[in-house]
Amino acid sequence: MEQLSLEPIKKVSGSVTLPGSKSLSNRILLLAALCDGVTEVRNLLDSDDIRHMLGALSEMGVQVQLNDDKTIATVNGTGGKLLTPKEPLFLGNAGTAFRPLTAVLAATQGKFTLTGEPRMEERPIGHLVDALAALGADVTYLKNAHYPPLEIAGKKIAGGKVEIDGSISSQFLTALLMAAPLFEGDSEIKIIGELVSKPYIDITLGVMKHFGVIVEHDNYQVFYVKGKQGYQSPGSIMVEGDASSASYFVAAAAIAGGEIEINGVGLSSVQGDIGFAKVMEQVGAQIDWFDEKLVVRKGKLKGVDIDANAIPDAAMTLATVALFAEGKTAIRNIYNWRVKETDRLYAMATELRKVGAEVVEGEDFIEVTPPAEFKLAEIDTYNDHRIAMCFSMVAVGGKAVVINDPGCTAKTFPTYFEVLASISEH
Ligand SMILES: O=C(O)C1=C[C@@H](OP(=O)(O)O)[C@@H](O)[C@H](O)C1
Ligand SMILES: C=C(OP(=O)(O)O)C(=O)O
Repeated sequence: MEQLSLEPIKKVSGSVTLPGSKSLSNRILLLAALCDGVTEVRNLLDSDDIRHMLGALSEMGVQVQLNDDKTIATVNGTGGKLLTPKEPLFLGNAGTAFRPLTAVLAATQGKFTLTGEPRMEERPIGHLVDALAALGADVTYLKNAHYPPLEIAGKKIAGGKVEIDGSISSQFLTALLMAAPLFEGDSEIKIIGELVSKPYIDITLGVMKHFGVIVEHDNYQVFYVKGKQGYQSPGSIMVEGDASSASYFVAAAAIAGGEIEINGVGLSSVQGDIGFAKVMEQVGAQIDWFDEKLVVRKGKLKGVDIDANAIPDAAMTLATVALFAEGKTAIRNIYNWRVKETDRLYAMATELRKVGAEVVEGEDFIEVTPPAEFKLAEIDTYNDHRIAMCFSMVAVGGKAVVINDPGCTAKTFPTYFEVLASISEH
């Protein structure tokens, strides 16, 4: 196994330009493939999750040209006509590929098998499949009920009234919303259970709007989508920087200072994870806000007690910021950390304890009190990009740390450790 030894960092300063947002990249690629006409996608993320979406689209006959550094894609829309792939579609551990493709392919003529990495087979999809089945879709579990892999016999879906459970993942609603314009008739989608990760629904509605589809809703409880609407190409579309990836640099500047300029997200961001910067202001970071840029400086950091349901990905970064904040930090209402790349509540608690922190792992929360004394630790990363990136904060805080399997950042941020090195002074 590869290991990365990070030496204590004294100061971080300079400027970083964020890679494109994962959530936006995969939504945009899918709708660009479904619409009529050609779409140029700029600042596309080049990472494993996006490669899986691109690979699947290509297997289904969608023509996509990428520029040399794979950040500009020219997508030839198919008007919704996809080919039956010769091989199963392998989607790695990319929730933003697996869930939306499940719903869209259920409403597309053809036969499709969707598979992924072993962990994907442990990530639930039952709430989405239940809703699709209630609409008459033909989706079969190939191994365990409620989990991938899936076989889909795509067919015409009439639409109508349907309920979907929103309490485990917002990606199920996102998937259904993106598929609904392809149905024969209008849909009325009612949420049951408390909808989690709500800001991701705004990302979905925003991208659908760019592609010509307006969704009405009653306070995120009932969504109304007209059927038989083709998506329309916006011609050209720019992917804003990844707000979850921004969290590591916001945190690094807040912990270590100098000053970091983070380009690609700011006041105008459509991503909920920009809210992490607001949380960091509460923690004590000094932040100047611009439309598409943040400038962050060190502050005196103190623990906070927050409900992080709206920012599940960026909130992981707070768990390692907590190592350098005064007092206890509590991150609440994050049950679904347990069903992501790994059981993130267990994994974060285990690895934080290795560096000496005092941790309470609740069913849906984590409390972190900084170490009385830091211990040199080898951090296991559980094939979870965010654990690898979060624990680089230990070095940012001036303590050496070893990151096991640092290459797992390839899921969303292949160059993360190089970018961190470029702003670090030892
Ligand atoms: O829709 C999206 O782009 C995402 C939604 C969130 O998942 P959940 O809705 O499962 O919390 C988030 O954790 C994931 O990284 C991306
Ligand atoms: C939960 C994540 O990914 P996915 O899109 O696979 O759900 C993540 O990136 O933190």
